[in-house]
Amino acid sequence: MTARQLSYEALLKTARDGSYSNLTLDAFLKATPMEPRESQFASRLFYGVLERKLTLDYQIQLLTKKPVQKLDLEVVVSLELGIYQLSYMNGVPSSAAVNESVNLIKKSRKKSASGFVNGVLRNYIRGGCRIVLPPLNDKYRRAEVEYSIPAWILQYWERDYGWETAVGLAETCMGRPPLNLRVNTRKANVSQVVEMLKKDGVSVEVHPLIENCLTIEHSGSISKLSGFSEGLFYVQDASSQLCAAALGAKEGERVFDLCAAPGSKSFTIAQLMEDKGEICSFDLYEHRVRLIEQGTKRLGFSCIHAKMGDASRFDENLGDADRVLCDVPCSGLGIIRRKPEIKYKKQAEVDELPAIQREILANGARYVKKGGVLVYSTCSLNKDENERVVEDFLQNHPDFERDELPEIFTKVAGKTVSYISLSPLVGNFDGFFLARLKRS
Ligand SMILES: C[S@@+](CC[C@H](N)C(=O)[O-])C[C@H]1O[C@@H](n2cnc3c(N)ncnc32)[C@H](O)[C@@H]1O
Repeated sequence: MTARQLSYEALLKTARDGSYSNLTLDAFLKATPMEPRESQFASRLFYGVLERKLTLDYQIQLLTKKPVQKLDLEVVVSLELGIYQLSYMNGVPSSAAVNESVNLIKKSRKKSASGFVNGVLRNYIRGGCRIVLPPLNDKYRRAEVEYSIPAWILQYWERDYGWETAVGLAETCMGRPPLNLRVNTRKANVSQVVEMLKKDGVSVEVHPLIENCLTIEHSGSISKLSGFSEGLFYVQDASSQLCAAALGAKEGERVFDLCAAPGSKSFTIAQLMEDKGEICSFDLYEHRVRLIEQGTKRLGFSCIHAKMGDASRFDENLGDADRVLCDVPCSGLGIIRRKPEIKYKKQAEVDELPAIQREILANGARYVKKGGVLVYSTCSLNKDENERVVEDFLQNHPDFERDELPEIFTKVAGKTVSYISLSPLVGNFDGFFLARLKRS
């Protein structure tokens, strides 16, 4: 399979199955032996097309009579790949961009459309391969095409943070984000892991604020790096590491992580507790509970107990906990740069989330001991899923109050806070919301 075929097949799969882009691409790369240069090219094409889908489809629309939504998926993806290479990849000759897209369609069940694909791409070249944007008088439609992000997301961000920030956030959704690892201090220290990664040819930096957090540059499969299978580190973005720190769990305590899979926050909490005490890590889905178990085994923690459980329903058999984390299911609007497909979710799907988020927070609160801590978090920058959920909760639960986040947050926010929105615009964090509450 060539790099272009790989990105074409992976894009078709992501569109058809609604599967996560990172997992889909990783599975294709693992199954296809390729030179590193080729896999980098495949990955650039795959993410580039996914990130710029609305921009690319607008160009296609200007060149075809039929609405893009009515064209066959294979035709759309081969055109998107062609236009992306012609407009955004300087080193690719125009003839290669066109011919390879035509070849992709010739090998598909839509081979009769190869003349059409050839014609559209040749017309695009004749037009100078210019990315055309809608007129300035419609700022939402223009920004939607310019940043390839649906207008409703821009409108939510504008409502919550203002237009300038909304556009700034849209810009951060493009390009590959930093990749963070967490050193498993139960098995290794930072310098050992740094040395090991450098020997594997990975460029690595120690995070300026967060202990045991590394930032690496690596486009291959992480699971193939030395030290991974021995559990010396795991992938966890910096915001997620801060979320674990927000709970402030101590040795010997009892912690509930109610929406825990695949488990990275439980793993970091376990380290912060020196693997002493008890972490009950729940998830609604059995196959996801397995992921927590696999990670726990690889990393060698004994204090984590993974179980199936519904965070929105009270289970009196569980008893209570010193600290409860509700890392609720959310829209993911803060991590579009990691998973570009998130921005093509339906608005109605996102609007349904606050109801379940409220239920989980209210139920999670019931497990918190008097004087105990409750942390609510999302990887979204949509106040309907964040501040408004927590404020409503506090109004209905007079026995809970805001509680100061640990000291590291004072460094991040520049002042003491009990809520924080982390953003790619400040400190290059993934978009994340955290609130720390205390039962009085
Ligand atoms: C944001 S993810 C959690 C990420 C995780 N805390 C971590 O750091 O790896 C949300 C998780 O909630 C789970 N989930 C969704 N609804 C749930 C429910 N009602 N009860 C428990 N888990 C739920 C999903 O399966 C998903 O694994």
